[in-house]
Amino acid sequence: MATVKAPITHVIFDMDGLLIDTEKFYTEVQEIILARYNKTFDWSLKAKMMGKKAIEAARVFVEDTGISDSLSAEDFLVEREDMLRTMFPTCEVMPGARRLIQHLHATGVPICVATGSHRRHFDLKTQRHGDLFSLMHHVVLGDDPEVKQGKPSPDVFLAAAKRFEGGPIDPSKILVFEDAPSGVQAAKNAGMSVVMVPDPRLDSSYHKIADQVLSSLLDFNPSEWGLPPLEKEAS
Ligand SMILES: O=P(O)(O)OC[C@H](O)CO
Ligand SMILES: [Mg+2]
Repeated sequence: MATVKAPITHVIFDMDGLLIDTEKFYTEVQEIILARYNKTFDWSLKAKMMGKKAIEAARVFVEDTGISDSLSAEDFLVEREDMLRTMFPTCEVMPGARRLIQHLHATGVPICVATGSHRRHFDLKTQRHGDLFSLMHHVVLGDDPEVKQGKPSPDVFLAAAKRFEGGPIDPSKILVFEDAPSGVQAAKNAGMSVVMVPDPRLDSSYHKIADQVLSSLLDFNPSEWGLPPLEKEAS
């Protein structure tokens, strides 16, 4: 029998870019705003922003691009909001997310979401996916009072570990799924194992600290982590 990487009992999912394809909307809006300043948005900046709380990502955006004298982080958030508000409800579930969530739920593995997104955005993004998110034991949002700092701080994952039945759960028994460098770092800072499912455009130097890197959730093999195996015929 193959060795188990870590004996996992609980699973925490990131949301944006991992369960739902919302990261492309942030990218699009940021490209539009930067074009006004004759600047281009690239993946090295994207890598620093993704996964963070809105205001923390906004500060990185205006400072790194050198536009902070013309546009404050707060005004940037106001400006992008009109576009995001119409985009978020159209988002799709990422490949393999539905199968994995349904499998873990059906086999009794406690699952939850830990996201940098605040409540208003969470509601817009999950509008059409209530069936899936209702399978989560709980959801911890970026504007939760217990989340003092966004990822890469471990706050959101530690709050998520506390809220499982019988919590706090030992971090070494928790597997986190993440797409963002800040999120992978946050999970490691919380003492958890982490599977990274990065966008292929993200520099591979960000893969190093993840325990496993997959190109899609479809490639995840629960048995490697001591979790109930997938049915072969499941799709
Ligand atoms: O990737 P998440 O779910 O932590 O979301 C964080 C931001 O809202 C988007 O990068
Ligand atoms: Mg994410």
